[in-house]
Amino acid sequence: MKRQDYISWDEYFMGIALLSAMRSKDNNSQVGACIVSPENKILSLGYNGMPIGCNDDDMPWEREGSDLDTKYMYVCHSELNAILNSPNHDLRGSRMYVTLFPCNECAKAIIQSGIKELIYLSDKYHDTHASIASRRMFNMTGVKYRAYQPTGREIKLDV
Ligand SMILES: Nc1ccn([C@H]2C[C@H](O)[C@@H](COP(=O)(O)O)O2)c(=O)n1
Ligand SMILES: [Zn+2]
Repeated sequence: MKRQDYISWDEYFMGIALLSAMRSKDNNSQVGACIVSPENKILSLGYNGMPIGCNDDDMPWEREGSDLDTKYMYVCHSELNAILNSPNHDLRGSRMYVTLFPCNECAKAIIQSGIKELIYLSDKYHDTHASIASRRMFNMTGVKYRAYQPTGREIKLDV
């Protein structure tokens, strides 16, 4: 008889998104994204970080202050990184696992790249204009979105 307690596709891909998030240097929100084909093959991964060539140690990571001195002007979101990290893949019909619900800018990139389903973990910015605009665009364009249903399973990396 086959093993019964194997992890589901959702656990697998959200787990990989969470692991990707651990690469982030952001001290407040570490976000990871994993794009998957309809055949459950991983097409791309991303996490929030500074653009290639911008030295993490020289960039601001602050949330507040004058615009130019905050991370918001510079950091590339995990969803956009995942999309851009996969220039040779056709993302049409794929789904994205992301550890934080996308902002409006990432929502535009998700829609334009043809991703059809979004599975998210945290929705901590649910009431912000960015999230409201994302939902508005997803609803209009038929991009499905659903919250990840935690299984309570603990997955430990002890290496
Ligand atoms: N869906 C999202 C939303 C945000 N991010 C990034 C951008 C920042 O690095 C961080 C948010 O920082 P906070 O305002 O929570 O201090 O997360 C992303 O990658 N994807
Ligand atoms: Zn974003």
